[in-house]
Parts: sequence; C-alpha cells; structure tokens
Amino acid sequence: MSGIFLSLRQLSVNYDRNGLAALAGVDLDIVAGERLAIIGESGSGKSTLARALAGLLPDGATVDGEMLWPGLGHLPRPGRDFGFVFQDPGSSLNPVLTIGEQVAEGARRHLGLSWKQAYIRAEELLERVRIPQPDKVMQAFPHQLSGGQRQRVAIAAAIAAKPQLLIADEATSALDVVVQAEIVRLLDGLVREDGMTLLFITHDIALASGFVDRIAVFRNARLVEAGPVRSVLSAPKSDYTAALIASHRDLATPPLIAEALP
Ligand SMILES: Nc1ncnc2c1ncn2[C@@H]1O[C@H](COP(=O)(O)OP(=O)(O)OP(=O)(O)O)[C@@H](O)[C@H]1O
Ligand code: NI
Repeated sequence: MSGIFLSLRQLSVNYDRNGLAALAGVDLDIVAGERLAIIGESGSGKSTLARALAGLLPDGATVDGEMLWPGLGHLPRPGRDFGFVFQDPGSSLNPVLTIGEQVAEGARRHLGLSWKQAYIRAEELLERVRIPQPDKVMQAFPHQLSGGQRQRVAIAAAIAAKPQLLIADEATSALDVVVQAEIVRLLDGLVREDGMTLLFITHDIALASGFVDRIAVFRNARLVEAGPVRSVLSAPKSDYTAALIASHRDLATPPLIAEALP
C-alpha cells in the first residue's frame, strides 16, 4: 500500500438547513489500494458519504470541510476516476438498454473508444465478472438476468472506465447469502487485480470483516472509530463498536476472529 488516495477533513453534510447533520465533522484518510469498509446502522450517514464523494448530493444539500484527492492530482471525474455499485442494480442499469450497450458506454465515453472497441471491452468485462455466455448476455436486457447477474453487470459497468476507486454501497444487501459471498469474492478479486481502492459500504460488519483491510464505524453522522480489521475486532475503542461485534456471535468468539482473517 502506498500514499493517501483521499482525505476527508471535518467533512459535514446537511440535507436541509434546519435538519440534523447527515455527516458531522468526519476526518478520515483512505489509503491508495486499500479495501476500507464503512460500517454503520441505518441512517448513520454511510450513503451520504458515498454521495458526497461522487458529487451526487441533491440540490439544497450543504457540504462543509474538505475532500482532498492527493492520489489523483486533479479534481475527480465521476464515472472515470471512481465507479459505483449500489444495492439495487435496477437503479444503476437502464431497463431499455442492452447489457452490452450499458457496459460499453462507460468505456466509450471515458476511454475514448469507438463503439466497436467498447463492445469488445464490454464482452471482456462480462467475462471478468464471470457472466456465463457473455456474447449472448451482451444482447440481453436487465430484466432477463437474475439479481446476482445484474449485480455482476453493474460491477462490469462500474469498472468499464478503469476507475481508481470503486464505491460499493450495500452492493450485496439485496442478495441471498450464497450470491452475496460470490459478489464479495468477485469485488475482492477485481480490486486486487487492478490495484483499485475499494470503499465497501455495509451494515454487516461480519461480511466486511472477512475481506477488507480496515473498518470505519459510523454512528449518528459521526465516525466512531477506524482501524485495521484485526484491531477493531479484538480491541474496539468504542462501546458502540464492541456492541456491534458482540451482536455477531461468530465475530465475538476470539478463535473465529483468527479464522476469519487468514
Ligand atoms: N435526500 C435526503 N434528504 C433529506 N435527508 C436525507 C436524505 N438522504 C438521507 N437523509 C438523512 O440523512 C441521514 C443519513 O442517511 P444515509 O442514507 O446516509 O444513511 P445510511 O447509513 O446510508 O443508511 P442505510 O443503511 O439505511 O442506507 C439520515 O438521517 C437520513 O434520513
Ligand atoms: Ni445507505
């Protein structure tokens, strides 16, 4: 692992002037090439963080503090410098475009490829995310695929422009546990192979602990603690994190902590 890819300094987000902060005074460094889990219960501000990074906050939201991208050397270009995968692949896939068109689009637009070259790249990407019969799936529409396959396609589309950062927001939460494990393995493999930085947003500390390098725990708009998986699991700094771990019997049992982390 090398330098800092992204630094948040006292980052705060308010959706409306009179409301409570959705993020409050977050200081966090994200290391280039690391896999960082953002953990927290519903409403803790996880997706707000993802939206703030992507410049996808709604009109009227105010952002204070700083987001610095020393790993980029320029202002981030969404879609090019980072890709997104959301919980519901339906929301990131267009129902009236073929799978081939939507995976090719990012490569065409951001990498300056012709449609023909972009289609070739799209089919390679479908192979990389282990879609069976990628040549056939290129012609298919999203509704013709299973939820797990749609999520694989969404991942292919998210990495089509070779982003340095992949943000997965509850990307596996809508899937059954077997498919969930497959998608996690896929994401893990892709980011390792390409040296991407991964922000893995989830409410599931057990799922994240199995493969990320570091964990950042959020609660009520604040960063509670951040650290390497092993130290957060074995010596949480906050009572909240300790309670979160205790609620997962498999994480709270010490021998299994070691087993979960080869
Ligand atoms: N578009 C919006 N307008 C106003 N308030 C919002 C909006 N989106 C989120 N919020 C509020 O901001 C806070 C943080 O929400 P956020 O979606 O970031 O939480 P989260 O941790 O991603 O939760 P979940 O696990 O349910 O996805 C919540 O109180 C939420 O109600
Ligand atoms: Ni969310």
